[in-house]
Amino acid sequence: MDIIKTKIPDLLIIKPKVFEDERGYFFESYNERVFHEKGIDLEFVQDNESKSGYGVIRGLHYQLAPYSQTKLVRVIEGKVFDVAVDLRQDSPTYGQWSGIELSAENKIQFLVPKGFAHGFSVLSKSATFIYKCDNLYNQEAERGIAYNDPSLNIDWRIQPGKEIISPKDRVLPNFREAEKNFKYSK
Ligand SMILES: Cc1cn([C@H]2C[C@H](O)[C@@H](COP(=O)(O)OP(=O)(O)O[C@H]3O[C@H](C)C(=O)[C@H](O)[C@H]3O)O2)c(=O)[nH]c1=O
Repeated sequence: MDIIKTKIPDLLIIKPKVFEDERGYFFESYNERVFHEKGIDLEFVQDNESKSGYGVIRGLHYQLAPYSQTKLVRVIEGKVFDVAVDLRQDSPTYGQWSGIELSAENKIQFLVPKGFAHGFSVLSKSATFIYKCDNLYNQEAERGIAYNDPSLNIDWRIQPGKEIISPKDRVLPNFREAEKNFKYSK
């Protein structure tokens, strides 16, 4: 497993070791000991899965402390553009975002720590997105930031007019309006 740092501290790209043979492929999508050996100690308590069609943008979402979640995300069908926004007010990259293409083909994972807003756009005809969380879902603690916040200026790589956004996500506040929420448990 290779870990690649991004410009944002603690936001990591993980490339698993894939074993291919005439039958197909095998890889460990998560191994507690291997993560520990790389200095990453997490206790995942919930796995999620969502499937979406082309143009869907889910996010940007986060949960308030003490319910904030670290997410280990990946794609098992199709391709997405995955984005994490740094909400950690003591971070040198506060307010910055980083994005990466995750696909069933590249098998890349994104480790999105507590203190980040997270979202993704679906670039393929459909995409199945799965992820591990180290804190349980807490609806009352759910918050979000507008996917199209001009201060973030995220290019979701979707043909203009083809974006599919949930009613809940359509009314999310911009980063500056949401700022008062940004407390996270380390
Ligand atoms: C997240 C979640 C949702 N739900 C229920 C609540 C709704 O009735 C339904 C759909 O939820 P929602 O529209 O919030 O799903 P997404 O838009 O995919 O939300 C996710 O979007 C971005 C990408 C994230 O990073 C978060 O994990 C999560 O917020 O599932 C649950 O029962 N448990 C859960 O953990």
